[in-house]
Amino acid sequence: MTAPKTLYDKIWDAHVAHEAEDGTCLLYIDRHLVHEVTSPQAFEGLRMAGRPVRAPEKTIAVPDHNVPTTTDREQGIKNEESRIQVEALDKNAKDFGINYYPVDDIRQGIVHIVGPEQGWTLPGMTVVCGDSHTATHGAFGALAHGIGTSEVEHVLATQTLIQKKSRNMKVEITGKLRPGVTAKDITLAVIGETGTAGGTGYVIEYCGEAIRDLSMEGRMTVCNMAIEGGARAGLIAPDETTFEYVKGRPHAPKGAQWEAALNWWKTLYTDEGAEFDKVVTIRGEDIAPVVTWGTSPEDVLPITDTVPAPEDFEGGKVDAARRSLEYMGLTPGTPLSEVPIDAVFIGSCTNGRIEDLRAAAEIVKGKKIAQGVRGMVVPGSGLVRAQAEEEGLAEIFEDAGFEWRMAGCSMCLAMNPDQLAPQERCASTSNRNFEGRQGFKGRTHLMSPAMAAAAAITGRLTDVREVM
Ligand SMILES: CC(C)[C@H](C(=O)O)[C@@H](O)C(=O)O
Ligand code: SF4
Repeated sequence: MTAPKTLYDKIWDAHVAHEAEDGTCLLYIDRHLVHEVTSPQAFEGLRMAGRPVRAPEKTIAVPDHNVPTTTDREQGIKNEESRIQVEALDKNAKDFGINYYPVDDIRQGIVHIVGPEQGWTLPGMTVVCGDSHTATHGAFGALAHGIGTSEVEHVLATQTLIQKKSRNMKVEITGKLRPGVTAKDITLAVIGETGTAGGTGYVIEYCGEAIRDLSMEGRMTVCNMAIEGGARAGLIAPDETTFEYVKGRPHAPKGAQWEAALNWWKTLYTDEGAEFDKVVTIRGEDIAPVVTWGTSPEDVLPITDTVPAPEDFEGGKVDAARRSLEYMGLTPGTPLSEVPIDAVFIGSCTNGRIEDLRAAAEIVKGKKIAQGVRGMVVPGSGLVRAQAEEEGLAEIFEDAGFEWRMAGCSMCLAMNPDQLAPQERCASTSNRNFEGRQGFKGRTHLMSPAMAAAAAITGRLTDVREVM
């Protein structure tokens, strides 16, 4: 009898092309996603060596970080560096014959939204991209993680990656979630519990009833932030929810190939008795709607709490908290729900999918953004945008006073014109609240789409249950 394996073990074993004595492996890569920021030097390396892309049919490129989200996608570009990156991707995609969604294609969007949407991301695959939030694709039961630019070149040239295996970690969310609690609250609560280094050296498998109950989009939100918890990747075993989502997508297998794929996908779960090196268990009913108060994703608290004091922490965290609070302009003891905001950003690869926009629109419907607050809704892809328009969500947002934008990374990070002004405070559905992340000296509070929508209406951080 073979030893019981985890889901991660199974996908890993299925992709090892060669194993060296010290355990270093050459892994076969099924999908290589590419964006404009981390790929120019990689393509340049190939060009200089006179090498082609080894598997152009498995390589998918889309510009997302630098592209303006106003309708003027050409003139609005932030600076020369941004323009060069986008133009380089255009040229490289053509020269090397890879799959490409240029900025004027309705399928363009954030790479981690486009991959699943187009059916490139499938269970059991290895998926890489020169981008840390590649973890998102783990929601399908794919081993998906970010790589550096030299690795991008290696994968382009060989369709393989040199890797050492990580350890297995299990994060179980048991039972049901309470009203107002979403996938974003789960993933933030997990990081609150484990810290941003808790997953270092591990691949996390998320499981438990609360995870099973999530839609594919919710599962993507959870896995998206595995990297913020320090993990190499996050995974969720595929099930009927996964298969139903994948079926019929443009690049999903069809006919007999679909049946064959399905047979394999159904074997992708952690065997009974398989051992994890680390286990974290959280009760779903203990998770509240949360917001971040500091400049690290682990600085997270239920919205019903107050701003903490540095003395509430231990060791090195005391100084970090002091610095965070100063940067964020927050006074300890202030109820979080009394912190006024200036801006709201709904979008990103964490929460820029159609269900996220539906959840936000549900709260916003028939109401107006608070005076003095500016709000922006940025769909994760052109197709999400079209769907939202068809469903009347765009109208709800616009009637409320939100700007309705084109697809891209937008204000998730300050690489394009969508930015915070210094000291501006933003309720954001993105995944990083680092200093200056959304603009020089800008202040970011991470939360779910429903919570961000609620904040837009009241003009302060708000418990979504107040407005539900
Ligand atoms: C620009 C890119 C390399 C970066 C990443 O790796 O994640 C970005 O997407 C981010 O979210 O910070
Ligand atoms: S949306 Fe944000 S987190 Fe996602 S890829 Fe773009 S910049 Fe990175």
